[in-house]
Amino acid sequence: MKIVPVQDFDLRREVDYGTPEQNARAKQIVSDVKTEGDTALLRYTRELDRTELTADMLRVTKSELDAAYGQVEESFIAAISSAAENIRSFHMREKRNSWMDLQPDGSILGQIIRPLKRVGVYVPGGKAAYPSSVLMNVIPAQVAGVPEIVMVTPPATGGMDGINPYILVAAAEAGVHEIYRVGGAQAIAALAYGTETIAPVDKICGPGNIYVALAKREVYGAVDIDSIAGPSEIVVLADASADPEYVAADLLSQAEHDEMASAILVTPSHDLAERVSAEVERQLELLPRRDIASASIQNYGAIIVTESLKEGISVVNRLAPEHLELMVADPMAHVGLIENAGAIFLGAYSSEPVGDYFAGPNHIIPTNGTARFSSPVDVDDFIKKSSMIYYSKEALLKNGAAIMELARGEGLEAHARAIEVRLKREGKAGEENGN
Ligand SMILES: NC(=O)c1ccc[n+]([C@@H]2O[C@H](COP(=O)([O-])OP(=O)(O)OC[C@H]3O[C@@H](n4cnc5c(N)ncnc54)[C@H](O)[C@@H]3O)[C@@H](O)[C@H]2O)c1
Ligand SMILES: N[C@H](CO)Cc1c[nH]c[nH+]1
Ligand SMILES: [Zn+2]
Repeated sequence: MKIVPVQDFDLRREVDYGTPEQNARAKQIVSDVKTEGDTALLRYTRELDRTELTADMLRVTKSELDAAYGQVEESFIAAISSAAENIRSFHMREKRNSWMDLQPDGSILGQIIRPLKRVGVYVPGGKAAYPSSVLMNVIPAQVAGVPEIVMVTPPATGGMDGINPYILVAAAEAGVHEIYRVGGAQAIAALAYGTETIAPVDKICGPGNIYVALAKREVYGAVDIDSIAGPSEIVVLADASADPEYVAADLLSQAEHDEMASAILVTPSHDLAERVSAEVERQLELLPRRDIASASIQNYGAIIVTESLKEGISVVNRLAPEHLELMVADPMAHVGLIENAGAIFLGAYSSEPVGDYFAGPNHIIPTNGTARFSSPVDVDDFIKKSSMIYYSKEALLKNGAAIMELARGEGLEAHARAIEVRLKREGKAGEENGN
């Protein structure tokens, strides 16, 4: 793994959303599905997922869901239900309630919170299948009270007729019944614009590869999206107290996701840098997915050596990583200095996969520097808010003049008159206007 002094590392601030070719490809797929519906959806599924489907095969049937249980171990079902319990209890803490505030003049101001009606969740399934992403998408939506949750996942990853049984069991355990075997940019377009088979949704959530991320960006506006949660990232900020074997293992845990995943160590310790570099090479050899992991380490991996831990923290804040591990002697003393990171893992035992699968916080987290301005998926992603204003007569009489003043200041006479007509009726317009 390459070791670079901090001054030689490119810490640009711009967010890099794929190559021009990848952008053009995602745009084309989205546009074709928007205009051609199922025809384009099936064509791209054939071409990209090497799966020949007809429209009536797109939706996963109840008997396929039931049969998936026969293909997974009891221990997997037990593990997924424990994880679901932790994820649910974490997300219950995020739930908001509508509120109303009664003012002394009899007015009532408030906010009405409602769940979105129909949301689409993307579960990745290209290079690996992600049953854990089923839970991370679906549980917050359920906690928010979303009545229609529709799931899409590509058919490429082996198992039952091309749908991975672990994903199906996770979906069944989570209580999702509307599932389509489509993935990539074509699935995102189908959810956004609808096809003959798939009804459009209000919002699309979920992680995916660069094509999924770019397609979500493309359809944003027609529907809402959670964030750009693209290829995984990890930054480990470590001092000389860190264990190189742990650091290397955690870097590789994210590198194995994707050739475009990134794994970076930031450290002021030259000795740790050398030892982690050697350890990464050693552990890489033992990984079943070493082709993917070594491409990721080669292209997007680095060990950045800083002058001090303080400088390391400023590098982390520039990178704004999806996941940050603080492997320093006193992590709690440093956590308050981290301004930009999607999820922060503190200390030697908070290995990143603890968060990927089990602890409870969401693993769908902004990537590519976007943690600077966006957040992990949570219950707020699945609600909308309406402001509520009940103004009493007393309040309007008291504040009418000020409202008219502001309206006339903007040159909007009709706005002012909408107030004035009421004040006049109450015999207050002249007084309030000072006429
Ligand atoms: N940030 C997060 O929160 C988070 C969480 C989990 C996973 N991830 C990331 O999700 C990604 C999963 O990727 P994946 O590929 O395994 O599954 P995926 O489901 O995201 O993508 C597979 C689909 O990509 C499309 N595709 C593949 N090559 C293409 C090409 N050349 N042109 C157009 N479309 C193409 C195909 O339609 C295929 O179905 C990884 O990058 C992983 O790091 C991120
Ligand atoms: N690390 C991924 C988020 O970037 C989430 C995940 C799912 N399964 C394993 N890992
Ligand atoms: Zn992971």
